[in-house]
Amino acid sequence: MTTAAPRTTLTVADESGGIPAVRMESVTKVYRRGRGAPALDGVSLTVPRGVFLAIMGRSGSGKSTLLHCAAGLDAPTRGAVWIGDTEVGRLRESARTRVRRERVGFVFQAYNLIPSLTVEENITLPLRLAQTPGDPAWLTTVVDRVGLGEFLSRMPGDLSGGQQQRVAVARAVATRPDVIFADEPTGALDPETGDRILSLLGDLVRDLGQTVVMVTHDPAAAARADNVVVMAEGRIQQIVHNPDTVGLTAALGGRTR
Ligand SMILES: Nc1ncnc2c1ncn2[C@@H]1O[C@H](COP(=O)(O)OP(=O)(O)OP(=O)(O)O)[C@@H](O)[C@H]1O
Repeated sequence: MTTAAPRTTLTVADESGGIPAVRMESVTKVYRRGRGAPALDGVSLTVPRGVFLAIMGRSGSGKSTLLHCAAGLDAPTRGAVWIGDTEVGRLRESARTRVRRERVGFVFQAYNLIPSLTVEENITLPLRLAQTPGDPAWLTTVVDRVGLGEFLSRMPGDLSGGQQQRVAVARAVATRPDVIFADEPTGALDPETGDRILSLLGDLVRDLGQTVVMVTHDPAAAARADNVVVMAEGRIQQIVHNPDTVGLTAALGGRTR
């Protein structure tokens, strides 16, 4: 495990030399002008394609705000965000919605599946919203990889939590997005089931070239990532490469929440 000196900029080496999956440039977010410190304070972050990045930090350190700004769910007060080659802040709301639908995947702690749709309909929902048939070969690969082949006609309510989260992961990658944002994806699962979800996210990155940015409080979950950004008071406090659980717990001063 190696750590870099405190700074607000993370640029993970991009061996492909291509356009990063996500780029944030000096992003500041102030929720209530003139009252209190900014939730994000001049954060610059470049996430190349094919990287599994975790974001940790105590409660209130700015993790969710970073995720929301990076995903185009929330607009920064200052600074710029690119998803692939598109600067999202320059888009009108309708175009920004389209970028989110087609080029960003989301996985949440609470799965957020639609109970009245089958597993297959849930997985392909982003394609229907984007009014595109998608790539059938890619969908077959994804369904196979998450191990859901036999569940496609089932309803989410008939599945275990781990199975539902696998559906959510498949839905997040259905459009072959530039980046998948995962917010505490194992928070509602027992450790063993959570571990399988983390393995799945790792496989998507290593075998299928996807990019994952995951917020977590769990050092063991973050240790599955290639790099960990540790947030404190709206800034990147530390960057940990090749993380391990013990080192991450120490980096957080023994407090992970
Ligand atoms: N919608 C909002 N309106 C006002 N302040 C907000 C809002 N969302 C977050 N904040 C504030 O911004 C700061 C960062 O919050 P954020 O939710 O990004 O932290 P976090 O690290 O994700 O916390 P947690 O681990 O508890 O989810 C906090 O001080 C929080 O109170």
